[in-house]
Amino acid sequence: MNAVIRIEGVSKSFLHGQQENVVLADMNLEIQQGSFVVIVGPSGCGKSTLLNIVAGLLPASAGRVYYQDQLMVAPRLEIGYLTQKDTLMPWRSVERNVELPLEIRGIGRAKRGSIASELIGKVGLKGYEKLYPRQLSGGMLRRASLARMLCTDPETLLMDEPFGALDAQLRLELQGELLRLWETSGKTVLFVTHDIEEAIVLGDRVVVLGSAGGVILDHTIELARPRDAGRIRFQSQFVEIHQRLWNALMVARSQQQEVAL
Ligand SMILES: Nc1ncnc2c1ncn2[C@@H]1O[C@H](COP(=O)(O)OP(=O)(O)OP(=O)(O)O)[C@@H](O)[C@H]1O
Repeated sequence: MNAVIRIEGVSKSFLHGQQENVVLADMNLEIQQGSFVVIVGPSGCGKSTLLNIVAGLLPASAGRVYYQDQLMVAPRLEIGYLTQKDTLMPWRSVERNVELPLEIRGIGRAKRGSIASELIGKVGLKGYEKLYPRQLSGGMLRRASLARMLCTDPETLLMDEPFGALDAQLRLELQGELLRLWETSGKTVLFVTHDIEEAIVLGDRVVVLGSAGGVILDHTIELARPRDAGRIRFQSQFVEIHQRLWNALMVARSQQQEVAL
C-alpha cells in the first residue's frame, strides 16, 4: 500500500516568553492510503499540533510532510479537517453551514442543496436542516460539522477528538456511523482521541505518542471488520489490545511528567 501522508523528521517548537517549548521532535510517520490510523497520547503531547501541521495550517519548525508524494505547503482540497472545537457559523442554518464549502467553490445552489441534504440524512440530522447552531445539542453540532467536512468528498479526513465531549451512548452511535461511512468509502482517516477504547474500535493502527511526539507504540489492530462499535469491546482480543495500549499510555504519561520536572 502507498503512503498517502508521510511525516518526515517533523519538529515543532513554540516560544513561551524566553523559553522554547519543544512539542514535536523529529517525528516520523507514514499513513497508508485507505487506512484508519488513530493517534492516542496524554494531553499536551502534541496531537493537535501534529494534525494542524498535516492539514497545512501550521508550519513545522523542521522536517517535511508529504501528501501523495507532494510537499505540503498549504491546505489541500483533498483533505478534510474536523477540529476539536465546532466552527459552524452561528448565523447560518444547518443546511447552509453544511453546504458552505461547496458555495465557496462556486457550486450552484441546486447541486449544493442536494449534496447537503443527502449528507444531513447520512449523519442523522434529517428534520433539523433549518435550525441554527445555538438550537442544536453537542452531538448534533458534531454531526453537522461532520456533514460539512464530508460535503466536498475529501479523500483524506483529519479528525481531532471529534466525539470527545459527547456522552457514552452518543459517542458509540457516532463511532458506528463513522465506521459505516469509512468502510464504504475507501477514505484515509487520521483520528486523534484520548480514549483507548475508541481507538481500538475504530483503528487499523493505533499510534501512542509520548512526550515531544515520540512514538511509544505503533500497534496494528487485527480485529475483523466490519466492527460493531457496541459489542466489540467484550471480545477477549479487545481486552488484550487494551492492556497493551494502556501500558504504552502509562509510559507516555511518565515521560511527560519527567519532562515537566
Ligand atoms: N499556538 C501555540 N502557541 C504556543 N504554544 C502552543 C500553541 N499550540 C500548542 N501549543 C503548545 O503545544 C503543546 C501541545 O499542544 P497540543 O494542543 O498539540 O496537545 P494535544 O496533545 O493535542 O493536547 P490535548 O489532548 O489536550 O488536546 C502544549 O504545551 C501547548 O501549550
